[in-house]
Amino acid sequence: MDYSAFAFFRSYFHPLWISFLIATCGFFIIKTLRYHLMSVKSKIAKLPPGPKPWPIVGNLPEMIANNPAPMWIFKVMEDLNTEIACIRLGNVHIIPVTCPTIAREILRKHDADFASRPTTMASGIISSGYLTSAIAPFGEQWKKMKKIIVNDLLSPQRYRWLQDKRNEEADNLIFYVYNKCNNGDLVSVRLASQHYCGNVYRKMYFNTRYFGKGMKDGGPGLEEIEHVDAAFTLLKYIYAFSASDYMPCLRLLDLDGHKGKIKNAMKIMNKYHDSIIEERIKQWNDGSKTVEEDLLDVLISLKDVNNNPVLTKKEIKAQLIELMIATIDNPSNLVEWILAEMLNQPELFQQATNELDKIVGKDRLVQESDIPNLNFLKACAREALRLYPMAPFNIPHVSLNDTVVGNYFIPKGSHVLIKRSGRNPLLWDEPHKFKPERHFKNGESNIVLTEPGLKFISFSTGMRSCPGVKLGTTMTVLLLARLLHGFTWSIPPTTSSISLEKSKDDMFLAEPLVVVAKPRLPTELYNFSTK
Ligand code: HEM
Repeated sequence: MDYSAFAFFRSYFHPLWISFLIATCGFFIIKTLRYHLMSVKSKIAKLPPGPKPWPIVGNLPEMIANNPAPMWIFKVMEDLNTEIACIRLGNVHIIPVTCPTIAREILRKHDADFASRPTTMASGIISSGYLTSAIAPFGEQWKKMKKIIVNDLLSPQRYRWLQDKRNEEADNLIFYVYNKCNNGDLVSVRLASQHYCGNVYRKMYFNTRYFGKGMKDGGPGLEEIEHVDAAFTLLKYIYAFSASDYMPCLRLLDLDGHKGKIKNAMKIMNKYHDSIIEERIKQWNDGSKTVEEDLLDVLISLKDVNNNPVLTKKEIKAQLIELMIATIDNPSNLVEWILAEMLNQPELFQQATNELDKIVGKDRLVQESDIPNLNFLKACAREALRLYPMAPFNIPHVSLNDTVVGNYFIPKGSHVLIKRSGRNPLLWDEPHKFKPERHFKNGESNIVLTEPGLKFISFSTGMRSCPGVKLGTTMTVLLLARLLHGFTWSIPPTTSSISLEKSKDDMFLAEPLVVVAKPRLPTELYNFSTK
C-alpha cells in the first residue's frame, strides 16, 4: 500500500468518520421509519367524530342556520361528548379542540406540523395579501415579519425605550377618569380602557395620542373612537366563519356582508395611517428626519446589508394595522370583565386595594415597576383570561402535513381551532366562578399571565405563540392597577346589579360597563399637564 492509499484508507476509516456515518444513517433510518409509522398510523386512525357532512357543502348549511358558529361548534361537541371533532365546511376540515392534553400535543409535540394559518377573504384583505406576521401562513414572509417584531419592536431594550410613552398614557387615563368624576359623569370602563389601549398603540407607533385636535379632558375625540372601533370591527370579522371562505364560488356575492364591513374598517384605518406613514417615509428619504422617535421610525429605518430598506411601504402599512388589532383587544376586554366581577363581589375590590395600598401606598401613583409585586391583581387578570378570553378560539392553526393527534387522523390543510377559555370541571373547582385566589393554590408566589400547560389559552405556546407577553401583561395589569388604585368604583344608584351576560355575537360583556368612580388618592396626584 503506498502512502497516499494508506492516507486515503486512514482518513476514510477514521473513527470520527465512522461515527459520523453511523449517526447520519441512523438519522435517516429513524426519519424514514417515523415517516412510515406516521403513514401507517394515519391509515389506521380515523377522523375525529363530527356531524355527517352533505356532499360538496359539508356542514355549511348547519353552520349558517346556527349563528354564531363557535357556539354551534361547542354544542355539536357537547352532543357528541367529544373534546376533538371534525366539521367539514365545503372541503375544509375544521378541527375544534377543547382538551388541554390534545392542545399540548398540537402546539408542543406537533408544533411544526401546525404552524400555518388559513387564507381567508378577511385575513387576505387585512394583511394586504399576507404581508404581516400573525395572519400570514407559514413561510418566508411570516419568518421575516415575526423576526422584526421580536427583535426590533418588542425586544427588552425597545420595551425600556418606550416606557415614557406608556407612562404618559397611564397618567392620561387617570386624568381622564378624574375629569369624568369631577363633572359628575358616569364612567364607561369600556371606553376608558379601549381608549387607554388605543393611546398606548398610537403613542408607540405614531408618537401621538390624537389623530384629530384632541380633547381637553384627556378623552378620545371622534377620530380616536373611529380608529379603535375600526380595529375591533376587523377583529370581529377576521376569522368569522364566512361561508364564502369554504365555497369560493360565493366569494363575489358577499352574502353575509363581512367583506363590506371589512373594507369599510380598512378604509378608516388607511385614512388615519397612510398619510402619516407616507409623510414619514418622505422625511427619512429627504433627510429632514434623522432621529428615531417611535416604532414607525424604527420600521422605516431597518436596512439590509446593502443599506436598502428591509420593508416596503405596503409591508409597513399592513403590519401596523395588524399590530393595532393585536395590542388593544385583550387588555381592555379583560379589565372590563374584572371590574364587572368585582362590583358583584366587593370583597375582591377590598383584596385588590389592600394589595395596592400595601405595595404602593397612597402618596404616589402605581407604576410599571410595581407590577412584579401585584400578585393579587395579576391573579385577577389570569382569572379573566381563563373565563373571558377575547375570542372563543385561538387564532386558527393550519396543518402542513397529515398528522395523528389524540389517535385521530388530521389531514393536511385542516384548520385547528383550540378553545381559549378554561372551564373544564375536571381541572377547575367551581369552573364558572371568578375566583382569583385559585391561582395561588400551589403556593405560587409569582403570578404570571402565561399558561404554558394550555389549561386555558392566554398567550399560547410554540412557533406561533404571542411575542407580546411582556407588553400585553404590562398594559393589562397597569390599566387595572391604575383604575383600582386611583378610584373607588360602585354601581349607579339607578341600577340594581351588574349583569355578567356575555354579548350574543362576540365575547364582550353584553352591555358596556358604565359605573360610578370616585377618586381615592390625594387631589394633587390627579393634576397632570397632559402631552
Ligand atoms: C394580554 C395581551 C395579549 C394576549 C392575551 C395575546 C394573545 C395572543 C394569542 C392567543 C395569540 C395566538 C397564538 C397562537 O396562534 O397559538 C397571539 C398571537 C400574536 N400576538 Fe398576542 N396577545 C396579547 C398582546 C399582544 C401584543 C401587545 C402584541 C404586539 C405588540 C401581540 C402580538 C402578537 C403577534 C404578532 C401574534 C402572532 C404570532 C405568530 O403568528 O407567529 N400580542 N397573541
